Amino acid sequence: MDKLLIRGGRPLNGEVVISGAKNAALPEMCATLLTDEPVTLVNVPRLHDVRTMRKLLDNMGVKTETHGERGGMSFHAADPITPEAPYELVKTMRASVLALGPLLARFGRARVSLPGGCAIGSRPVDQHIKGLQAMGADIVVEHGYMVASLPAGQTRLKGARITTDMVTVTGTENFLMAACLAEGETVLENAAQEPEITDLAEMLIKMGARIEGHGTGRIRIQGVERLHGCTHEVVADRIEAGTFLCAVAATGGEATLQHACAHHLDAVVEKLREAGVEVAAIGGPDCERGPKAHAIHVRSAGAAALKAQSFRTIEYPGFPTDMQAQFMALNCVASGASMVTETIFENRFMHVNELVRLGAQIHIDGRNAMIDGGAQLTGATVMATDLRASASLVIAGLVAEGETLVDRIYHLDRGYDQMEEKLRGIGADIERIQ
Ligand SMILES: CC(=O)N[C@H]1[C@@H](OP(=O)(O)OP(=O)(O)OC[C@H]2O[C@@H](n3ccc(=O)[nH]c3=O)[C@H](O)[C@@H]2O)O[C@H](CO)[C@@H](O)[C@@H]1O
Ligand SMILES: C=C(OP(=O)(O)O)C(=O)O
Repeated sequence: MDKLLIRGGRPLNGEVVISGAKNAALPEMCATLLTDEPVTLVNVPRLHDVRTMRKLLDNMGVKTETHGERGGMSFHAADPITPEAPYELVKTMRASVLALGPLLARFGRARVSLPGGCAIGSRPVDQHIKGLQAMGADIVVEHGYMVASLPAGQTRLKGARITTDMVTVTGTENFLMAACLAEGETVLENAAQEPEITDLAEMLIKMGARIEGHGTGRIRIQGVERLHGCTHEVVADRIEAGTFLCAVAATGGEATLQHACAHHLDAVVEKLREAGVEVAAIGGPDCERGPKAHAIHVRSAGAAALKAQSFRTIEYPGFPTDMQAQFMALNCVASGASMVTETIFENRFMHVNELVRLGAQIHIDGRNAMIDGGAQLTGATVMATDLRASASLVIAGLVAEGETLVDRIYHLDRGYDQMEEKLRGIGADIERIQ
């Protein structure tokens, strides 16, 4: 099993190219199921979840192909397609639930395994099921599978008003994709507003979908009879960018993150600035001109010069839960006390015990973690427990004196595109070992 060996204590300086977002690429790969015409995605990140999703689509009969330097991947979901997502391919990846909406919308039936258990919380899919039922689907859960079909004589889902009990990112994406081919209007109330949802909606519009209000809490979709192919560029990964911002902030140094959009990270950037990190957006306040036109410049005098920041995770545009662990690593070494509150997932403090093994001072009380900053971290062997927990251990290892060995980095490989190469490129002493 691969591990990362880090020799800490070096500042990070230079340039990093941020990849396409995992959480946009995965739903967009599923959206290719909505048409029998070829679809091309560019800027697809090279990571394990993308390979798993590709296998899942291949297994259904979609013809997939990679091409070009810039993460080009094409998909052709021509008939016959088997509308099924088996457990073996679904167990490691939550996003496989995103096959349900498109399969049901195009083929009128689907059999999708419930996603496997995950370290950060129970993560039920009740809202996905309830919303698709409101659109007229019959869905039963049997033998670990969601088995969905349309009532006899019905060939399309029906538009509906869907109000979810909580804001759900993949739930919103499933309804959005399903509604594109449904009969009539669908209104999604309490919709998620993440940039990845906006990016998916923009792709669907290129495919002929009629969508309004994406990026707000109410999305309206007028269903159409068929969608066509398109070429779409995956939006930059704001969580990868945020992870590098925290790494440079903690170690000290100066870096430019190419293809990153500061606006998508407003809540994190604000906290970094309050901590004393210099962060500047290059290329304008929005991403209208495409990822190439954007970059983020970061400069930090190192953790000792920074002030730890309290924050609460919340839905976009609030502070992302996917940045909680990485910012906590920074708070451990910055000066002063801070409190981190996790409101999205009930079990997303798994990194705490491992950070403590490196010398961090953290106390958990329910959904709050109290951190005494200014810790002098020292290297140790630590175990990654989930994707962002792994990233927080890498950041801590980059600061710690001596050697840190991060075990079980298959979690990291799920969602980061060549993280250690990118870190090495800006001066980190980090290597992958068996
Ligand atoms: C592939 C992808 O895009 N993953 C992201 C997505 O996950 P994901 O879409 O799975 O997360 P959700 O937004 O759905 O989850 C938010 C909360 O709602 C709960 N819930 C959700 C659906 C449901 O049917 N029932 C239910 O109870 C969840 O357990 C959680 O407590 O958004 C999360 C929150 O920003 C991010 O951490 C993940 O990186
Ligand atoms: C929790 C995450 O991903 P997933 O929903 O794919 O598990 C994440 O990206 O931090």
